[in-house]
Amino acid sequence: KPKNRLPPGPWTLPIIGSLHHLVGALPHRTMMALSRRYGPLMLLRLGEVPAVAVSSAEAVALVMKTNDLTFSSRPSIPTMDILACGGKGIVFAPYGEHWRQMRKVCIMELLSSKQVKRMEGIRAELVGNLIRHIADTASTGAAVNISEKVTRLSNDVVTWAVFGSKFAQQGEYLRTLYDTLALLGGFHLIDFFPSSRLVRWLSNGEHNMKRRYSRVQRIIADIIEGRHEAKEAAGSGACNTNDDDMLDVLLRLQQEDALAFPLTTEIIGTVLFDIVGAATETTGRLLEWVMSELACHPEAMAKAQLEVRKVLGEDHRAVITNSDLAELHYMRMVIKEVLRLHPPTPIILRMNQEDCKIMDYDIPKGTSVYVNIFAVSRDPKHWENPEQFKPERFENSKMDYMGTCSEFTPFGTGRRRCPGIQFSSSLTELTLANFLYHFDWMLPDGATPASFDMSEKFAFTVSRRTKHRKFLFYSDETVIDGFVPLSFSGSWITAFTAVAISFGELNPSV
Ligand code: HEM
Repeated sequence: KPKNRLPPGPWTLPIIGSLHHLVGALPHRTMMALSRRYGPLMLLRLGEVPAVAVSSAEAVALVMKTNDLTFSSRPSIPTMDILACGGKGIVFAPYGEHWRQMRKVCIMELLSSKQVKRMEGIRAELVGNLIRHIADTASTGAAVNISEKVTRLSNDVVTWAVFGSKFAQQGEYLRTLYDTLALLGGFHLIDFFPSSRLVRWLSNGEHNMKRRYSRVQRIIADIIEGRHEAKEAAGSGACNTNDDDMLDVLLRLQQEDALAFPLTTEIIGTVLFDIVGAATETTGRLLEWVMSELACHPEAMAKAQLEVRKVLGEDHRAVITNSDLAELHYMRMVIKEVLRLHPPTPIILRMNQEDCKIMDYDIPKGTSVYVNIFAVSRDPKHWENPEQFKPERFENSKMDYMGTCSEFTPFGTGRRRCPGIQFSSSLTELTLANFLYHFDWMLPDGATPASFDMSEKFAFTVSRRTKHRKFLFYSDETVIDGFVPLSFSGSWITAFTAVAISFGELNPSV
């Protein structure tokens, strides 16, 4: 058999391979720097695990579109396999019949347009509570931690969609989920030496993950039991499928026995864990980055505010809803630009189920594929001044984030593209429109955009590293480009009020 022609890669050391290039650094940035030297397909040896990093739009198109089926599985990584729960969920499940069925349930039932629409009133209520809270805090002059607020908002919206309005175990569930995700984003030796009994014996990564994940599953099992009891107590006449949350939908499918396999409580728990995990962190991080970039770019902030205030007018009701947002083109460009510069999940994990040839290189079956969408959306070949925040680059451009353009895939593309795009963008747009409409956001006295620390922290998703940094968000009578500041007399909210905000440590507990 002729020898495989493997992609080039950085120099390796015995046993650890290329690990020394990546440990301790931000992997998406290190891989981007390395790929600029070694090419868009780069071979990495992560301990004993062969991996290929994909870092250009052309390579993304070949891997995730032309050869989508071949690369539509997820790699087997010991700590991640615990969350995959033998492939019972969706996010970490290998490609196959089970994944196909669960994906169909996700798209047709759990994250359908009907479900997103059902959530409209709930989103407006929770965003309204947040706006009221910021206004109240503003009136006392105290600080608002914007990172925590947007994370909590995202948690509340997602858990409401999944489990209904506040449930008793919400705090414990979210704490355990965040602990589990933090562990997933950490470095575990066993993930790089999966065949070594010694490493397995020495490493506590798997043990810790199992402990946390079984706690998550126990909490979900309790919730499900409680739901069964509540339904029995209410009797069958109380059914109203229009109000069904995602758990109700899955329990209905379980009862109908509608799938090709029995929908066990364990499967339901795994799928719901996947959805909450995939939804909360990502949407919260995106909102945090949007506010950070706008704080650094007052001209973009002013332009976005001007648009939302012009479109919605002065006498608009207190909480803006999704149906008011159709004309907010600049705001959407801001969101796109933030997704380009800060994709919440900068690396997408895939695995090829068959041997494959890409760009004349052989990719042997079972290779872990790291699609570095961060590097792709900062590639100077496709983006002018790629490091610059410039929402206007999307003006008159048809480019969206639905996966059609390989140079911009913050939600992935192909068979495994994110099924939560609509869910996420409706919350992001609604929150941002309300933030921009009701308040002026500025840096505190003395601080300049240049001194704002935008450094990153990688842990499953990418967040801002800086903790407990305070920013001012205060009243300003300035007329922005001919726009008369709004007067909210008689309303429960006062626009342009003095508020101190910070971007800081997250506390997902409720
Ligand atoms: C800013 C928000 C979000 C971003 C940037 C994001 C990004 C992603 C990415 C990059 C993937 C992998 C796609 C691939 O392999 O090609 C993914 C998968 C997934 N996302 Fe999202 N996501 C977001 C929000 C959500 C929300 C709100 C939900 C659910 C309510 C969700 C549910 C999922 C699920 C279930 C998968 C796994 C799909 C599969 O493996 O078949 N995501 N997401």
